[in-house]
Amino acid sequence: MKLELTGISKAFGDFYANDSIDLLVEPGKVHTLLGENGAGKSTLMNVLYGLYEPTAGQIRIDDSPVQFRGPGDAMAAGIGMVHQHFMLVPVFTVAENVALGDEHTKAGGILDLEQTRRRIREISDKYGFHVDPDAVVEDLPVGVQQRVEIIKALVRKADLLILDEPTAVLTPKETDELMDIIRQLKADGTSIIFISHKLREVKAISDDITVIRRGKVVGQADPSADAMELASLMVGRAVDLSLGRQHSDGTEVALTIEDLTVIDGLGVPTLDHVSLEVRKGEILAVAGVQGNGQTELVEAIMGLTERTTGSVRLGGQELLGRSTKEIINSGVGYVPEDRSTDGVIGDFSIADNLVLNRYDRAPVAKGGTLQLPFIAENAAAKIDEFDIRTQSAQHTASQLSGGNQQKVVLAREFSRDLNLFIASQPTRGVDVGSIEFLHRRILAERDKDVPVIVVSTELDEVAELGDRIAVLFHGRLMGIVPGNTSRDVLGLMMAGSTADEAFAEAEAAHLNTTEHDEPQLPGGIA
Ligand SMILES: Nc1ncnc2c1ncn2[C@@H]1O[C@H](COP(=O)(O)OP(=O)(O)OP(=O)(O)O)[C@@H](O)[C@H]1O
Repeated sequence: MKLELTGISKAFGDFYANDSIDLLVEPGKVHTLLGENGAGKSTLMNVLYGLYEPTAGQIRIDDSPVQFRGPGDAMAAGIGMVHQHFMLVPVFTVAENVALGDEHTKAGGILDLEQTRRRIREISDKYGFHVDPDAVVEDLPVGVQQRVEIIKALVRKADLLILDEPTAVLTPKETDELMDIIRQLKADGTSIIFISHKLREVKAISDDITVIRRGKVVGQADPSADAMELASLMVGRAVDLSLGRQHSDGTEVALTIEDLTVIDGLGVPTLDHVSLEVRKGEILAVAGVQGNGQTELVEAIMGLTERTTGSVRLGGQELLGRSTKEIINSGVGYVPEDRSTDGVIGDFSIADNLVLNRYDRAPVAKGGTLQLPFIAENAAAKIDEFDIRTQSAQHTASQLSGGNQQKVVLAREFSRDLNLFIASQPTRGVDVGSIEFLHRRILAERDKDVPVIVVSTELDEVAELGDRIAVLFHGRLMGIVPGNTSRDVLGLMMAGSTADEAFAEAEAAHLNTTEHDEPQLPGGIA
């Protein structure tokens, strides 16, 4: 499919999220949209997918003008979209999900699941998807759920696929597999619009790159351009990609975790007798492939897990058994993994979201009354400091772009004195300019002597921030190693070797055991 957008504008009130955008996607090419948080990428894709009516402009497919009144029209024209948050019904099977809403699979008004199963098998075999049509979606790993979304589009004969930050939730292995899938789709003539903040992937997979800033196209970039160049094109200024920081040994022990164990509903330990310490003024980075106990570790500390045993002592006080609210009130800042469900309340204003962690205390409330002037002043200051892209503090959090929601969470959590700061995937979906800023903020917290735990699936982030690095595998702690430990050693530990074994294996294979001192690019953008 040849897709041409000319002069596309989309206004919300008097704010233009897209301002006269031109875009040409050639058949069988991967066209990447690059732009900072809030630049207008998702808005443009929602226009293309018929979810928003454009304020102005034209869409042409194979040189003919088209108008979409809804996603049904876009799909009928051959456009498929894989959203950041999957649109699947978790308790349905793959075949049921794929058949839903697809007119072709109806026979006499009844869903023809047999035909759908056959189509899924054909597509799955063709692209090596390894998707079982009868598997229940909620039992599938994220990467496989994403393939179900791609199958859904292909069954509907999409020949242009929109992939909006498809790798944000994938493991490195799943990301590699997705890259292979994209290459195969492309070889088959499918056009792809790809959105990602990870410049490494963008460089590897793109044929063309269009850069958008504040709703406008600011230029085309060459995929062979170096990451620094792409980063500065995107944010409109030079990005200083290295923190140039010193590692810290911390001071006294602040957090002591002993034998922490979480048992899931099936009686299986998802966190298995983990013991560790975090000192004041150090960042403990927790590395591991997603699903190896990192979420449980953090949620157990925050009082969010059931069937939890062991001990979590902060400054000598036991946290286990206390409510999450009590834990937050004891000075723990928390950035949850899933910002849209656990980090912000979508229907609340940005201003209210910025005080959620202290809504019942001075200065936010006095004598049971919310102090509206304070809430407004606080919002103005945080929006400025964290460069949260919005037209008004009274807009709801759900009106913000994904990366800007994440900035709201961090701004809120940094707005009081902390005894412990815990962040899960703090820069997921965040653009490089903001990663630079957020990493500096986390480091500044450490330098105020706060103990910090950062959980990240991005090895670049772990290496960038960690004074020490803990690696979890199948819920067990494989060891804690110094912050300059090489990715080779970390990779071995993430696959189940203990620290000693990993160092020995790396040495025997003549691999590096420590990183060189060259600056690392944050957030996997090397
Ligand atoms: N429904 C809406 N009402 C008002 N403003 C909106 C609405 N949807 C998006 N916006 C604004 O439009 C701008 C563009 O948002 P969009 O989600 O397109 O950005 P993005 O480039 O996809 O960002 P990210 O990389 O963070 O996902 C943002 O400033 C956002 O706040």
